[in-house]
Amino acid sequence: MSGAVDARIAELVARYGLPDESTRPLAQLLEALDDEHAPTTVRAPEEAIDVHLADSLAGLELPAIRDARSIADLGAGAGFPGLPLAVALPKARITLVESIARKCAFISAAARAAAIENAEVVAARAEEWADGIGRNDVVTARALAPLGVLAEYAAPLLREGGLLVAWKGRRDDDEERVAAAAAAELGLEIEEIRPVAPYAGADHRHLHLLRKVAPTPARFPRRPGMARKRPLGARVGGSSDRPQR
Ligand SMILES: C[S@@+](CC[C@H](N)C(=O)[O-])C[C@H]1O[C@@H](n2cnc3c(N)ncnc32)[C@H](O)[C@@H]1O
Repeated sequence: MSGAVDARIAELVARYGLPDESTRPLAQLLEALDDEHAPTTVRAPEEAIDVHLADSLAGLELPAIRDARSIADLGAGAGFPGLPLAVALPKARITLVESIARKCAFISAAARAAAIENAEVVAARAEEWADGIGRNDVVTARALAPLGVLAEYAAPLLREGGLLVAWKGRRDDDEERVAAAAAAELGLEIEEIRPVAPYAGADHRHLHLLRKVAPTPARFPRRPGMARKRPLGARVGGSSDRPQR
């Protein structure tokens, strides 16, 4: 790991007031990503430190994430934002839900390499994870789906009072309008759309916070794939949820 990357990890540890012991597992996550088989296009530590680690740790700006005891990260891919949050929040249990088995194997191996003990991987679609229903304080998702679809994945999995936190890019009126309509059907309410600046150049990053304010109707989750095929809230707007670079 280069000195610049080490310095950047130290900056993040200081910025979020993490214990010194979190430095090593964060570096080990970057080492795990620096492999041609890692299921992400951003592998070089000099880039991944921002695009994956800093962006994931932006969630720590939210008291609801800092205080959560159970977090489900849907569509975790190579493990983001779930694995860095597991390092930062040792008292929380993080479940990374990912539908592709090869990616689940990568997440498990990366968690082992970084000696992360409070994360588990569920190889399933979010809509099929029956054990997670009503059990999570927070659901996170980055680069998974339009906001309305995320709301439908997350609502059944949240406890009442729980929070969906969606990492999104530039704001999109259509997407937000559809999401608001979907949320109303699901027992969710849009609480806040918070601009964040996890690293220089991440100019349009927003965290969308949707609170579960009422029980989700029993007809959810719908069959796998339906949330995308027949989205709630009528028209689906554009999605600007890609990790920023
Ligand atoms: C673009 S990747 C984003 C990965 C990661 N969250 C990130 O930001 O780096 C989206 C991931 O979601 C997974 N996925 C798609 N639909 C899913 C679903 N319904 N349930 C669980 N995982 C899903 C895909 O296999 C893929 O790994």
